[in-house]
Amino acid sequence: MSSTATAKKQPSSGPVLDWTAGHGPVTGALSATTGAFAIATTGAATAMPPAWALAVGAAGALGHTVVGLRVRNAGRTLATRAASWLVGAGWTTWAMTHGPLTWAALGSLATVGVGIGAAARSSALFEEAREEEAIAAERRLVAAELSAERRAIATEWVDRIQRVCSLTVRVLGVEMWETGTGFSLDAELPPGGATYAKIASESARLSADARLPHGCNAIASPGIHQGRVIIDVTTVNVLEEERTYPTDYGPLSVHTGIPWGYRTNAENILAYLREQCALVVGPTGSGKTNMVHAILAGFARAEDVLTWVIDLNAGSAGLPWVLPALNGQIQTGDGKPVRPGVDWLAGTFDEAMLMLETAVKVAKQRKMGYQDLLSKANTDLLPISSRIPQIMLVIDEGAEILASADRQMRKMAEKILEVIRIARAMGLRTVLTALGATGSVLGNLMIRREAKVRVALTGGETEGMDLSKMFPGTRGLRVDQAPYKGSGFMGTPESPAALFKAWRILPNQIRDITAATSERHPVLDDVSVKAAGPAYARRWDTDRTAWMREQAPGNDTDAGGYGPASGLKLSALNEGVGQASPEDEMLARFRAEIDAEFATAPDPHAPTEQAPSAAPGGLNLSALREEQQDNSAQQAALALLLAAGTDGTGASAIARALADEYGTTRQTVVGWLKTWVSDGTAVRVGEGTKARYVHHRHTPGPPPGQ
Ligand SMILES: Nc1ncnc2c1ncn2[C@@H]1O[C@H](COP(=O)(O)OP(=O)(O)OP(=O)(O)O)[C@@H](O)[C@H]1O
Repeated sequence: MSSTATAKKQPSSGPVLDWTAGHGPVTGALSATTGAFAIATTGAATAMPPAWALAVGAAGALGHTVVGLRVRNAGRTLATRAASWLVGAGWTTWAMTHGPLTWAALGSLATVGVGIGAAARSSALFEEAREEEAIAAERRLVAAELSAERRAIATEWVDRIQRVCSLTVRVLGVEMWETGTGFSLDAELPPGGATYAKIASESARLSADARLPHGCNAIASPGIHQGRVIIDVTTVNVLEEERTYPTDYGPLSVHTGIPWGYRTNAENILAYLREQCALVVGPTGSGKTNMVHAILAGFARAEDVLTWVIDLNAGSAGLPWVLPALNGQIQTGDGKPVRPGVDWLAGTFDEAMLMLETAVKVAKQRKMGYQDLLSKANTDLLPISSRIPQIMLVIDEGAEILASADRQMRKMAEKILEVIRIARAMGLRTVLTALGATGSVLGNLMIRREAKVRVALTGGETEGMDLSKMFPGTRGLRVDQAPYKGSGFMGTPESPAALFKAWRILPNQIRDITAATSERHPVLDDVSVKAAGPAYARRWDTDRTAWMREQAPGNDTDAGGYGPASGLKLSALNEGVGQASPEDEMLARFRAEIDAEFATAPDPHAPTEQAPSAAPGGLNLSALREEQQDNSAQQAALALLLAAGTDGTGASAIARALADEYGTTRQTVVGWLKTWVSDGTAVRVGEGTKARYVHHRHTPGPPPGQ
């Protein structure tokens, strides 16, 4: 109803003549002939003067020609279209005079239609060919200019190599880098046994002769066969500038490589770690910590990697990936709690040993548990995926652990080497960092064989930087080529050692990546979870993460920039227990008391020498290990107290609820309740058998003593 009304209201605008409307040869001809036929029949019926048809045809021809000129149609196309209009108009005029409904009129109209179609088709083909030719001509022009530039470069470098190396090479190709930061020459060496090495050894002189800017160089490497050489020439120094970690935090995979930084040609360099371990050497101040963060960022982005970090230097490498999540400072888009950016962080000797022992157990269990899968896939290499993730163990200053003479450290070193030795096929690999490329690290056969992804961050440091040991067989690498923080050399089995730089990554990016990747992290496969047991399942328990609180910002740490520590939100990780930070704080206080007691007592598990990791004032986890069971029961009791709301609950009810799982007695619960009343966590209501305990959150007003 309303649409009819609207249609009625619209003023009649008559036939719309769209001169730009597109037509193919068939639709064009059809449109022309049916249009002409319609005009002729209506014209004849209404006794329209035939000259009108001619006038319309002339206007049509003119209209199409004007539009055609505007869109730069070929003259031939313009002529075809104008002729179509005029022929159509001629026929219409004739048919209106002689009657359109005669065999002669209809036959000639059909002929006109076919004619217009054929002409349109031929003009369309011509138009297409003309366009293609124009594009090709443009390309030829660009190519000619480019090849003129390439020819000039080739001639210049043939002369230069002759001058500096006394070799007459023939340049077969010049490839300009897409990044615009240099080019590569592919050249044939002269007959007589010249090798690429002769040019490689003159890299510095060639760079000087070419007047390359500082930080740029000409590096020769083997060509397609021994008589050919590739010379990469950088003309823009990308190592000098600071580039931040790319903000595309899209998913990655261990199979397709993890970007660790960029080359002098500004291209990403990828680390392929499915089978390889890695060694990152960087003296203090070279940008090693930053590089570790860039590495952790890549692992966090991967859909098939779980990262376990050992950092005995108070966990500073891993903390920025854990604290913002545990402190509840970041959230996913839909407000869910964020999983830490690393899957396990060990900052103490005991926790690190636990992690390494777990890694060995997981590797062994995977070997047995996945026999079927391996035989079905006809491989001895466990198919890593998001369902069976690779475990990347990042051990900061791990190389120093390997080189240590300390008895405890030697124990740990053995475990690290065991993981490296047994776990390649089962998807556990390590990234070790080192302050220096010491002989004792690189002298280790296992490291030499398994850790072929290597990074030497120089940052201008020359001390302890033996590049020939880090990258044996590679010539022409000099520390002074990479004087910038975060820059150095990187070599992998896929990409020979050469200059590179790590991206600068700032704490806010770490937080962003942690949030962006939270739901992407895989979970440990069942086979591994079973092998890992409680050591893994309880890795975020309050007592095991208490040391992190000690290191939290606000307690004067270098983890820097993460806001005030507001208590770890471990409840997000211990799903089901449902505790919030006040409880955690209380538990920490409780454990601090135990620690104060135990720290003075001889610890049967304690190292003979204090491990460098043991943070002063940190919890004595060895002593606490035996309390683990009690602590879990106590957490559960607290959860029950909280759940009881304003009604509160009693010691007997709590003990009954815990008896099956923990075997907790009423007497123990009474002890806890007393402590909680005295520290303000709970309030006692009523007397005697009516006595109940209410969590302070459910009592009106502030808790006593506050
Ligand atoms: N990739 C990089 N690009 C630019 N600047 C960087 C880069 N990496 C590090 N830096 C600069 O170098 C400084 C030191 O970096 P970082 O803390 O990572 O070094 P480090 O080798 O771990 O030193 P330390 O052992 O003293 O902590 C940073 O504060 C930053 O200013």
